[in-house]
Amino acid sequence: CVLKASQKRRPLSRLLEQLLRNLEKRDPNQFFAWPVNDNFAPGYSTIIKRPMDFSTMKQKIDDNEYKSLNCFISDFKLMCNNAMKYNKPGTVYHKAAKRLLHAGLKQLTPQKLRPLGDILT
Ligand SMILES: CC(=O)c1cc(-c2ccccn2)c2ncccn12
Repeated sequence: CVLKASQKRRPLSRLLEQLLRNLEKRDPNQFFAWPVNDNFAPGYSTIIKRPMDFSTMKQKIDDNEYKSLNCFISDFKLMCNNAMKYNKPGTVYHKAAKRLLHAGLKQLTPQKLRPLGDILT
């Protein structure tokens, strides 16, 4: 039988796409949807050496660049920590990043992920 395109994807890719969709729901304002633009954020590219955003993470999934769940989680943390580094505490972006990081990591605990079985081993 011919598998649908989605079923052809590697199991890890399909899992990461699902996790990414759930993380994106925690960013309703889409502050983290696209790379931060220096025009909106003066000096961003000199302060933040390794930018990261959800669209880049999606592309990395599609390019099979994530070899493990931990690499995916590291990029998620990097994205949030960049925002907490560049934006001063109290700003809308700093607060959004802190909330996103905590909400996201709760979704990525072993207890939440265990049901997904040996895909992660
Ligand atoms: C995530 C982040 O640091 C961010 C996103 C944005 C952003 C996100 C969407 C549209 C416009 N700007 C932003 N603007 C100024 C300073 C920081 N930011």
